[in-house]
Amino acid sequence: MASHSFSASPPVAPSTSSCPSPVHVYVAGVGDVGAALLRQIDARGDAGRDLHVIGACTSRRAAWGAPNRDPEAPLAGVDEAAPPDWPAIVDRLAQETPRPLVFVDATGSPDVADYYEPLLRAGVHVVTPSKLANTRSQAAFDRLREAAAEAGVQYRYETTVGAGLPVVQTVRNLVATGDRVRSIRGVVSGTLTFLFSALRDGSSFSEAVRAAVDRGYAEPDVRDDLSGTDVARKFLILARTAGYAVEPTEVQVESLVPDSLADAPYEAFLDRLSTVDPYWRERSAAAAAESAVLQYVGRFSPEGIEVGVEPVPGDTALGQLGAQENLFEVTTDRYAAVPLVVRGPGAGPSVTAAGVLADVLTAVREARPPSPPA
Ligand SMILES: NC(=O)C1=CN([C@@H]2O[C@H](COP(=O)(O)OP(=O)(O)OC[C@H]3O[C@@H](n4cnc5c(N)ncnc54)[C@H](OP(=O)(O)O)[C@@H]3O)[C@@H](O)[C@H]2O)C=CC1
Ligand SMILES: N[C@@H](CC=O)C(=O)O
Repeated sequence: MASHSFSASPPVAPSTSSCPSPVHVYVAGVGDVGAALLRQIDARGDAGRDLHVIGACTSRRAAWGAPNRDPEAPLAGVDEAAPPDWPAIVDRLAQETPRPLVFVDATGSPDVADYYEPLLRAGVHVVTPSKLANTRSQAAFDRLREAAAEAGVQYRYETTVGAGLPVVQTVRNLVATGDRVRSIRGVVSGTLTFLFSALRDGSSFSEAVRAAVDRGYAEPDVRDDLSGTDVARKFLILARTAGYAVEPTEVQVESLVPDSLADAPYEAFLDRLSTVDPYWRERSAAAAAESAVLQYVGRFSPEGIEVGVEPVPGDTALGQLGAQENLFEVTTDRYAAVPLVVRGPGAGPSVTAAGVLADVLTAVREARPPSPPA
């Protein structure tokens, strides 16, 4: 038998080396995901020299220049630290910054999402984990994709669904190769899977919500997770990526936010959430008595999108999800008898940042020349 020797050297990180000049990257939002992204770019070491972070901001500080290498304080001590002046930032990126340039939006802010189209039209790649720009009207979604195609740049949003899991690209590949998505079923909120799993383990609803926030699984406002909005947005993005035209108003959503707290200020909302602890303890116990577990399940078919809480049998794949796991089952013309399944952790700063970084590298590798005018 031939013998093989294995090298102990670390794997070489894929680089954008086909590209002669360094890739400039602007990171908007240095919260859970943005900070993890900066750490991962830094950790690429020599392989990472092809990525040059030229600026970053939070809602209170904006800075040009390479961020501080201290991962805990990436914006500390850099020049021009001041709240972001978005029109000025976008002008500078659109008109003065050398290409290739990737704008990463890790803010979750609707104001920042408004700038994707002008940035794309100015020849800037846009990579985003934020679902906001993709879940406005169908026409707005189409415009972003057209802007990217016309400018010959990439608009990549893999991490809007399933964080670092390959879900959006899988759906894109199915469509690009002539398959037709017939339906998608899934548990697609890391926060809600974690929440129901914690309830089964004896936590109260309100404690589990705080733990999901502390672990960085939740949206910047956790009510977006609890209201089902985050799951509805993910299904809207998947349906649109699969080629279906769907408006947000067409999605049927069940909310876990008590009506009495819907309009409460954020901290008051978190403080008073314990009022629903008994309700969720009983609902979880009732499911367990039927050998089932609660999951927040979404379903897409050409007839529509519905998302809500369901008791699912505990001995099924959906019933066995725990921690911050997601599971997507995609049924297509080719995957008809048995669906294509993607499963794994679907939330959290490090897996999300890794997906964003992969999108940055792919954006530059796959950039195409602009399409000729019609
Ligand atoms: N966490 C996760 O597991 C996942 C998150 N995502 C998405 O990633 C995005 C970021 O999430 P996450 O990192 O958890 O959120 P955080 O709340 O931890 O961070 C948000 C960051 O954006 C900054 N910010 C907010 N508004 C603005 C603005 N108008 N201009 C500049 N900066 C702004 C905040 O600054 P400040 O602190 O000053 O307010 C903060 O630095 C969201 O869109 C989320 O949906 C996607 C997949 C998974
Ligand atoms: N808040 C989301 C994060 C990813 O989109 C979740 O919990 O799944």
